[in-house]
Amino acid sequence: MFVRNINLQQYRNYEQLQLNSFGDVNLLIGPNAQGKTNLLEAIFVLALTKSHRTSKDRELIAFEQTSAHVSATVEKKYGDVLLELRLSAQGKKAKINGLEQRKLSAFIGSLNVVMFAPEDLEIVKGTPGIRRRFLDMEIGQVQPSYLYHLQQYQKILVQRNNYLKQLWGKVDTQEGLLDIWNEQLVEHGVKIIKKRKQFIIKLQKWAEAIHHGITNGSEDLQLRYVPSFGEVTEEDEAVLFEQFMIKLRQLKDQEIRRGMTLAGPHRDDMTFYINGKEVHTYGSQGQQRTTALSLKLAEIELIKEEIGEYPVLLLDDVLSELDPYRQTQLIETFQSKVQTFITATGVESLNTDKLKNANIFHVHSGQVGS
Ligand SMILES: Nc1ncnc2c1ncn2[C@@H]1O[C@H](COP(=O)(O)OP(=O)(O)OP(=O)(O)O)[C@@H](O)[C@H]1O
Repeated sequence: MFVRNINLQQYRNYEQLQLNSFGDVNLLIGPNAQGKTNLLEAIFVLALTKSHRTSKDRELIAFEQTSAHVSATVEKKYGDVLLELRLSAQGKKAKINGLEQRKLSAFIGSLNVVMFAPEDLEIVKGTPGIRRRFLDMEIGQVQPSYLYHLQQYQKILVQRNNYLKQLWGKVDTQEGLLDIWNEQLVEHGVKIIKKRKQFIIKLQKWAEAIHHGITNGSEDLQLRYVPSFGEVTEEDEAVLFEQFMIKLRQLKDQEIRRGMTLAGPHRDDMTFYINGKEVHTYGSQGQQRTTALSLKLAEIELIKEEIGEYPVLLLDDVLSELDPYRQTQLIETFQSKVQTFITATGVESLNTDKLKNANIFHVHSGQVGS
């Protein structure tokens, strides 16, 4: 996959930007707060219709403006596609080759990206919610049906929680209604759990091999899915359905008391182990960083495996943070097969030998020059 050009209008600090000359490796260089990350973010938003930094779309629209527009031509295995996204207070409108998409899920996945940013360390160090967001974004990119089940699940979850709150202190005269919510929740929940489980197994395969390479074989990285209702050993949907239902029945009284759903994908987690020890708790800062890097590199390979094409790689402020060995390792991974966009405040901290064929763009106050 190759982003040929990009056009931004009223996006963050870009009033108007048209860039046409991207190459395989693109360095976006400039002082702090000039718009380097904003440009990477715009490519990310075009892929996922959401930012990696905020869930509030209005932050993406330039100050004092009411809408933003991002478009790009993406070269894919089967031809070029023109992707357009318009953001406004009324919502998002997405077009592929000029045709408006009724559902955003039909648009997501037209462009695939892997973003690696300093915040990604939080996937290893941070809260379960960050890991769930990571899983949702990554699985959603390669499997649009995942997003459908996730949306349905979240809608039902809100309604079920409201119902649980109403039940507090009352004798439940409508036992059957909670059962209906349970069935609907579990129906979509099972699909999510199954896809998460499969994704983590595939990601593990790549991450383990990559991590081995980065650490000269001294570290064995393992990823483990931690569903909220216990071990998922089965992928059979009927078995998972039953397992989830039993858990909800067991938790019923507690859920009514607390007015919330206490088991399901919204409480899942994922853990990382290096040589059998949990990285979150026992890993050094360096091991946590390397784990995050291995995950991201694994994602590149996983997307290639799933869709038959490499995604576009977005490296936000991370290359200069890596030691020379890891920088080389990362550059060698993408060089000559993955189109890459790299932001940095200067070229001094970069392995310029390895990047000598890169296209350089200078970013200053929402303007880009080569
Ligand atoms: N909605 C918006 N409208 C206009 N300007 C915005 C908006 N959101 C952010 N900005 C501006 O964008 C700039 C930050 O851009 P960006 O995050 O891309 O910086 P950067 O060049 O990547 O810097 P650093 O090297 O510090 O990461 C800030 O000046 C900020 O005020």
